[in-house]
Amino acid sequence: MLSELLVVADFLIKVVALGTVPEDRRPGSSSAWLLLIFFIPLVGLPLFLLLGSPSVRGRRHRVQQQVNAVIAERLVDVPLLPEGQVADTHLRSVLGLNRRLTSFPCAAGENRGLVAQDELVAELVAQVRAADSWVHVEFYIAALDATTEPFFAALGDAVRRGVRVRFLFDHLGARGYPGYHRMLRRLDADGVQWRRMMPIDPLRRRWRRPDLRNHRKLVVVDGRVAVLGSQNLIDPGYLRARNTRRGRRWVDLNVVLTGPVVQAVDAVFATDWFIETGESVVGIDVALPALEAPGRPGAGLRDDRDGTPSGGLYQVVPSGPGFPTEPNLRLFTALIHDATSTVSIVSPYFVPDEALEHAITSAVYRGVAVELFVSERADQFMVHHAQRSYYGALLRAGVRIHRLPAPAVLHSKFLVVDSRIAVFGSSNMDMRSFQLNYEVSLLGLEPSFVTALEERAAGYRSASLELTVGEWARRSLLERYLDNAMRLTAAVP
Ligand SMILES: O=P(O)(O)OC[C@H](O)CO
Repeated sequence: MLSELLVVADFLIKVVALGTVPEDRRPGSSSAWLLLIFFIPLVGLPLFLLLGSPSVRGRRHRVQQQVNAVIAERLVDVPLLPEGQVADTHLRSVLGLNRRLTSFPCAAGENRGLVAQDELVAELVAQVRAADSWVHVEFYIAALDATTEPFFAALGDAVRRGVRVRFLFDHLGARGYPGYHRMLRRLDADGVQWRRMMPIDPLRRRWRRPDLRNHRKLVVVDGRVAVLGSQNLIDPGYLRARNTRRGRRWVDLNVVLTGPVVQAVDAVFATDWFIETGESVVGIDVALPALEAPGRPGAGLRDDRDGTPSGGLYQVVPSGPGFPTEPNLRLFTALIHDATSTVSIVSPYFVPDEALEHAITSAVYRGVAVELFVSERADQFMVHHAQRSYYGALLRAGVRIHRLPAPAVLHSKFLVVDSRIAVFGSSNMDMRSFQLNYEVSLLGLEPSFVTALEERAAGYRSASLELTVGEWARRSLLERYLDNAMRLTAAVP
């Protein structure tokens, strides 16, 4: 009797799964979930119930929608471009895309320089020492270690001279690293206001899909200067003995910005602070007026000044589970489709969806020179193999793949198109960054910013080894098997 019941239950689960799992889900993702549920239902079904939804629900969803609505309403009359700026039709359509999906306008700003992994802490210390009123810090991974100690010391000093310091870090992102509790005690002792982002605490009914994470990395001081990029607040070896043994160090890149765009970066922090604390939308009220002015009432998205923009122009593009339209993925895809001469992609984790892969290969077929920079060996086994499974198709199309030799781990994340538009920030080009991670991307049109990124790409190129079709064809059967198998896991979100 029991076995008959199990057979009926198994049949019903599969029939129901077949007609429900694919709803609003990519076919690849649906197939991966259905395979898991059909072949190992005892594992697949609970996993699907736990991890099946890439969106946030409940309070987080409501608050994000409210904040999005506040920003949209407050900025409705702000023109697509700041006063005195113009853009061609293609560029306007991309800026409009970002604006419609995130409500964030294009703002003036100045690139004050790129900062690599070994320079970040000193840069942050200098900015915090200059703070008058407040410092906002937000990192996916934050750790108190010998490298980051001076930054924590500067935060403590700032609090003691009356500066208000707010500090956000991702709960699961940070808690696995040595010294986690020591960091919390230090923040408390120094009077820093801190919160975990996306906390998981079943005993306090804080529970959701555990791999939805806040992956942003940014610091804003007094609304005057913002620093954002790819780097976590941790030693470039990530405090792992195995990394030290192998000499593994992460290669990162961050940008220092001033001007009105800083307010947009702060609005991202303010949203996250509000979502985590329920405290009034501190920075949004502070930030929005600076973005609102100077505006032309009624301009909004109906802005059609034609030409080539001059000077510093930036647009902050938040994305993540609170933005189900995947603004970062659409931005990457749109820019690559519009490319006419060159595309440089730097992404430590590169697992594109079908649309992005087609945009990249179509660009090559249109005659665009496309290059991809990755690590020879990514630090995460599954992503390492999943991303390799795309290399064959990319190489056959004519994409040039440059691999930074191990033990370096290339962790910078940016895209440069036609030497005139860049996207820079925390977002990888993988399904996690498109669907599961809160990210902040910065579209930059300032010539000095774009050129500086191209120079960094040139540095990576000269330090990398280019992968050839012949070399790729000679990889072992085991590697090929692992690459193909791990490609399936990438489809799961
Ligand atoms: O997720 P990311 O891009 O911040 O990188 C994390 C590190 O690679 C540690 O695994």
